[in-house]
Amino acid sequence: MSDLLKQFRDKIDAIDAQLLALVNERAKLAREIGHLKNDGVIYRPEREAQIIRRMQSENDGPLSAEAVSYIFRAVMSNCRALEKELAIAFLGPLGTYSEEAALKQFGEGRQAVVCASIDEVFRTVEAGQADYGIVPVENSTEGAVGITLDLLLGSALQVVGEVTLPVHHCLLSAQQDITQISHVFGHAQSLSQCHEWLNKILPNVEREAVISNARAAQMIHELVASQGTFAAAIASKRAAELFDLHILAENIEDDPKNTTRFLVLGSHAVAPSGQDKTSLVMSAHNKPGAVLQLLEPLSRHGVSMTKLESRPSRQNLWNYVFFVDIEGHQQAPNVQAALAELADRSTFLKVLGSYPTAII
Ligand SMILES: O=C(O)C(=O)C[C@]1(C(=O)O)C=C[C@@H](O)C=C1
Repeated sequence: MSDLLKQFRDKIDAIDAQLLALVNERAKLAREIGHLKNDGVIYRPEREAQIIRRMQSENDGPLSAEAVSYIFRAVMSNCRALEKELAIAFLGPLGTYSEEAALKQFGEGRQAVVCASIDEVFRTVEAGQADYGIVPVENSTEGAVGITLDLLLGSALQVVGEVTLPVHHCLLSAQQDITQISHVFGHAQSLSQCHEWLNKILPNVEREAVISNARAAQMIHELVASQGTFAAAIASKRAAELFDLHILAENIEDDPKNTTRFLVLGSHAVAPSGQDKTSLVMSAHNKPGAVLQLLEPLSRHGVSMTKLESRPSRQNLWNYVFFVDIEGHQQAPNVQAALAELADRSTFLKVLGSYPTAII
């Protein structure tokens, strides 16, 4: 070993010893904080968001903002687990993008509660069988996830966070040769996010929608074990590892910026973090111009709208509800004033929750 290499490694060893002592000191403090939380609410998304934002803004590199976020999330996840190991429900099987979103938000220091459907994620958290749930709500290519919006309307759960996840699809198979593929399984949204690629590379291959991408990968794994298969799945790299499949192609999504937004569901309100969003659902009177008039207080109170999505109300034919995301926390005076006026003008208004805006 060269002298210089040894010198650098000795320095790294000394730094690691300091890091270890410091993270353990931090962990002890977090454990003490846990004892002070009389209300039993261990997870404080606003505080975690503040810490990551501060670390990112103080970061001089060479680590990227994303790396800093990853490291501090891992530290906090493990500190939090000393206070309580949270149970997090998400759409399974393991290897779904929902699981990736759960890992991004909560780190490894959590217990996974794998659910068979988005509906089950809601029910599991509502029944107290999980502390929090993660559900997809919209995709940059495919738009809203209708089932999530419909379930939010009727649920008493609150939105306590959002996670944005760049979604990069792979083509996975037990076969090594892409020309042998005769069938492709994937979630309906993923099949359509990759349809141009599929039209070009696998034009004559049959496509079949299944409940999730990870389920598609699991099916290939099961088919291989029972009878062998020339089928492939559209799923994540993580699913390839979990189900022991070859990656035949990467980044096959038609839009390289393809991103899915997930909501974190819980049963407690979240305090302001300084950079927050509020999600609401409401309905307007069924007359011309009603929606425009309904939303007017937002601009008057300087509240920006980041999303407006309409869904059939399911109560009366051609009646719609509107899902609206606005910037700011519901405790902020301008948001409070705007919400009070919206409540007066709408036939129905429900605040789904205020939460820290997603961090990369
Ligand atoms: O500040 C707290 O409330 C803590 O419990 C500490 C801590 C952390 O590790 O920094 C851990 C969990 C919470 O979600 C927020 C922050």
